[in-house]
Amino acid sequence: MTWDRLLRFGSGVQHLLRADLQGQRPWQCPMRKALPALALQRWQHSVPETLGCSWWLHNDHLELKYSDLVMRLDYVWLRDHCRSPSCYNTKTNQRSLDTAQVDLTIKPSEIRSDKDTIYITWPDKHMTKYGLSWLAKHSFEGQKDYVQPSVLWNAAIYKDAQMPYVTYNGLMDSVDELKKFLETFLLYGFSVVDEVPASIEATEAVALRIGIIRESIYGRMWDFTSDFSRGDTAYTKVALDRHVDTTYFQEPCGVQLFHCLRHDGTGGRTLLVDGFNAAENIRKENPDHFDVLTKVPIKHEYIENVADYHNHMIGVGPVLNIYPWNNELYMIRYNNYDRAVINTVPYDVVHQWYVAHRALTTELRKPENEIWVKLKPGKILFVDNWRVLHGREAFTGYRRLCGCYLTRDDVLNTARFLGIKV
Ligand SMILES: C[N+](C)(C)CCCC[C@H](N)C(=O)O
Ligand SMILES: O=C(O)CCC(=O)C(=O)O
Ligand SMILES: [Fe+2]
Repeated sequence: MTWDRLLRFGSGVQHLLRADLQGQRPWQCPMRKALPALALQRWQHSVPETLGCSWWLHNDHLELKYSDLVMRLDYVWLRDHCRSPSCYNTKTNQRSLDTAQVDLTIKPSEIRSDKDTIYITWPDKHMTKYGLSWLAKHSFEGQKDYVQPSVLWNAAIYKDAQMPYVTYNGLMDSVDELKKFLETFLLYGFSVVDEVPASIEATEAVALRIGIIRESIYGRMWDFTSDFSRGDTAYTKVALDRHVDTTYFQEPCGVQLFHCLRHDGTGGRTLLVDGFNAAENIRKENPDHFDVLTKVPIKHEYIENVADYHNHMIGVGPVLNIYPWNNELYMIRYNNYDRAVINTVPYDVVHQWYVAHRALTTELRKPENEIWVKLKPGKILFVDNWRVLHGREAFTGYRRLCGCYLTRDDVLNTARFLGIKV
């Protein structure tokens, strides 16, 4: 790239730089000819070098070295993220700049830096200032390797972990306990609140301490027995294999709470399996299967015509959902009961999908990946419905379960308010 040049002049604590111009761009650098040829192809350093940054002005981006990080920053990006008062409202944390007004071929006309800051002057003389550590934190290169911390578990890891459980009073009265609860929940994908009064009201109060209830076709707070009042096997006594709920919503519910208010009978234990642990094992052992499960869109469906309930819900998405920038797994959509007709891909892909789905199912069904717990009055189980699968053993007798779904955004909002990075 012939544009990969620099012209440097000045020295001392701050360096001033003007980019070399080849005439193809609508900006001018009148000093160009006066500058020494020596300065070409040099990194620009702030002084002293070890503390500050160095940069290289390429044709189409700024390459910036700071600490050990090499960032490549697009010029429109640099203009768009300007935090000056005319571009960004720091009271509302909203952009005021109209990005559509930025010339897509924009380039800095001047750059200088000191120990902590880089100053960019644009052709219209507007100046943008970035803290170098702000750039390091917000650039693609500074972000891409970050994944949400989590403890992927199987039965043995869970046993050793000695997860801290919080009590109802602790959670309701102490912000530290609330934080401890959320940290545990975010690390493991499930958590328990103990010593809760065995009522819907207390369950709701706990839910509201954590987030906002997601009302759905099942209501706000739900409370059910095996009376088949709804068109779903959850409302019976049969065993339910591991699954996540509401795969037939375009955005499956983020969090689910279970509180067993009463059970007079046998069986009915709850099964938990870490879907991310299983998926990561597939990624390690057979990346092709993992890839298929992240790519093939699968429909799930809920069709109900029972009594006055008439519902038809459809949600579409791959079984494994990953962020495209770092391949981090963020959601598993796995429910073999509610999976709809596969008609989104041709037969050969269908077959690859079945093979991959079998591998994942085999992993999810390994006894060493299962935790079995008995829900009891007083214990609320919180499950991350984007990560941890639940199931249930068949049961006899009267069993009453209450709970609700929570909107994921609002649980994360509570966590962020408490200083948890998520
Ligand atoms: C939890 N609650 C009883 C309200 C609903 C159960 C929904 C069950 C459905 N098969 C699914 O997996 O989404
Ligand atoms: O009955 C249970 O323990 C859970 C049933 C179930 O999977 C659900 O309600 O989502
Ligand atoms: Fe369920």
